[in-house]
Amino acid sequence: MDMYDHRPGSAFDNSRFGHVDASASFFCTRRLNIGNRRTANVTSKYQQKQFVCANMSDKRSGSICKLNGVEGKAPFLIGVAGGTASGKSTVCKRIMEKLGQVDMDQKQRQVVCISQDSFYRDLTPKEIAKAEQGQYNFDHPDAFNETLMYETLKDVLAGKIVQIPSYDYKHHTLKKDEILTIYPADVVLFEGILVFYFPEVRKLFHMKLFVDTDSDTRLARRVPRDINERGRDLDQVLSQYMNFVKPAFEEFCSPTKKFADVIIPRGADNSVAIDLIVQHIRDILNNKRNSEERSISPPKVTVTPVGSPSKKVNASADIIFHRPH
Ligand SMILES: Nc1ncnc2c1ncn2[C@@H]1O[C@H](COP(=O)(O)OP(=O)(O)O)[C@@H](O)[C@H]1O
Ligand SMILES: Nc1ccn([C@@H]2O[C@H](COP(=O)(O)O)[C@@H](O)[C@H]2O)c(=O)n1
Repeated sequence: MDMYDHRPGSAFDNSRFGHVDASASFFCTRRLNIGNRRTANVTSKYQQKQFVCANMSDKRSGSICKLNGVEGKAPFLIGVAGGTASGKSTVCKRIMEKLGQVDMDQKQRQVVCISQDSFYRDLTPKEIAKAEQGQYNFDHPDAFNETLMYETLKDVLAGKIVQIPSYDYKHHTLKKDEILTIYPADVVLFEGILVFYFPEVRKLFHMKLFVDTDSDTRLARRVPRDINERGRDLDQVLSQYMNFVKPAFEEFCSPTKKFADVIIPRGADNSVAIDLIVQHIRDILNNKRNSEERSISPPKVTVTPVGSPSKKVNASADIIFHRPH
């Protein structure tokens, strides 16, 4: 039985990478450390139109999946939604800090974070020109490549290494020369304004958090952030906010709060909520570890033949199952 009830993996849509120079194709082999406990040789392939290292088996047994014949773990996937500048990234950072994951090599991490912004669609030159004038709606669901998002998360759940571009807010493009490699981890956080909007994506999460910060605070944080970090001027930030960000929040993001398992008022300021979530994650990881250890050394099981219930076939068995009549 699948511990987290995932569906089997499927084909990968790479349409967003259609214009990557074919010379970017290469193969690499690296040693992969899975959850600090197992090490496997993984041959990864990254080429035009492809940024998932797909050279691994997708077959899974319980929460265990096979990586080139070596068993790896399916992660616990947590969705973190909330309005712009609500503190999603900061909450994820706090969770990672409290789980001791920040000052750690990427490959060793048991908890990793992926941003939904890496799944913005590529824009045409005309759309980029609109974006530069604050006239493109980045807060509408159509701005995202839903298929790619879904397939990438499926790969993450299948224990595969995935490679995703980081996002360049200054130029409204994906940084295809700055690819983030996400190694298999025990916990994967996926944060973004619309992570609960797409039903198929939403179903993949084991736990859903919604960071609920009031809109005045969010705007007060977004303005300096966009000016200082995202290369915008005040007029641009305010007109984009009034024309697109605020209406889209009300229409598409805010209604997804109802899907959350946990709502975090005040975001990263809410250390009580964050501590509870961290403790819950620890409990889940401990249970998962215990059940994996049990599955690695299964108890001896003996079937007592029907009609001879008193006859012990194996005297050293720890558990005896009786066949149903
Ligand atoms: N609790 C907080 N107190 C003060 N500033 C915060 C707090 N949480 C986030 N910020 C700041 O607000 C901005 C947006 O936060 P961030 O976590 O990036 O939000 P999101 O990921 O939801 O867009 C950042 O500049 C961040 O440093
Ligand atoms: N080129 C872009 C892409 C996105 N945005 C805005 O980013 C917001 C989502 O990121 P948060 O960290 O704030 O959650 C979203 O509201 C978009 O408007 C942008 O301005 N430019």
